[in-house]
Amino acid sequence: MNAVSVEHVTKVFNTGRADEVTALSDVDLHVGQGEFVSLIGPSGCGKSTLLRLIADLTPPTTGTVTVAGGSAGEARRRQAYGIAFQQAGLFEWRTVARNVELPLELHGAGRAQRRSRAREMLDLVGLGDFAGHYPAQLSGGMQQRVAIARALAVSPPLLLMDEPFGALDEMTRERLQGELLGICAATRTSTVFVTHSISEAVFLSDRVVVMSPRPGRIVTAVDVALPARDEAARQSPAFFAAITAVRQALRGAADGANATTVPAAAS
Ligand SMILES: Nc1ncnc2c1ncn2[C@@H]1O[C@H](COP(=O)(O)OP(=O)(O)OP(=O)(O)O)[C@@H](O)[C@H]1O
Repeated sequence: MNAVSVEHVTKVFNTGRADEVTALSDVDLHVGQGEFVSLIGPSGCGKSTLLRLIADLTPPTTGTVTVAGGSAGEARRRQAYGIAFQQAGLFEWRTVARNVELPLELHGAGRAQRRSRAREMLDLVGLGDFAGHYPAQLSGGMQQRVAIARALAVSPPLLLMDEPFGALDEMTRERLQGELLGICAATRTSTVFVTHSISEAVFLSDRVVVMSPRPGRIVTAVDVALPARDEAARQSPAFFAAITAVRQALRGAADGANATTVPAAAS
């Protein structure tokens, strides 16, 4: 059973109005259990929309979205996934720790368990000393790390992440990339990850899915086979080869020539 199956999905906003926008056109995406898939493509090509469809935050116009064998709505109600989006989306009136505890509360975890898990997750993202602070007292990047801690708190089988590291400095970003991979590998979490960074997509992913300019279509998928995901991997020939493949696919998509020159991967 796939973690995510998106089949023949089209998404049109503002149907029938002057400002009608076709954000996605006939998109198919399958994410296997434990697979890490990145979505990459030009601004406005529908990456966030695709993630929001999987999260059941917006319905498809046509086509179907299946998450863990059920509908996207069922998965949302069961909290079968964790989300970390571009905007941290923290509750301003809750402390950092109580923000991280929120999904645990919704899962019915007891107070002591919530506290220790929140502490563990905040240590992981380097914010152990800020548990009692309020979001407004943190920088944008720190708020984003709280959102990541919150997304990971219940060890969800599926993670949906929309540029979660975009606001972070390069060193923090690389450290959290490593942490995220470690968590995903240890827990066999499946991940759909949106990024604008080719190198980030390649370092993190089993597969990088390249989308065309709007209306977003999946142009191709580049399989990334790195021997390991460590610092040495960032210097390896396989890493640079995958970066080149993704870059060429993006260029081809932008030129509108890609659909015929780069075959779409089967998945
Ligand atoms: N709620 C909405 N109502 C109307 N149009 C929308 C809505 N959400 C997204 N769109 C449009 O759908 C298209 C795709 O937007 P989306 O945010 O998914 O792109 P993206 O690839 O994530 O962009 P970026 O890389 O800039 O974040 C854009 O043209 C956008 O204006």
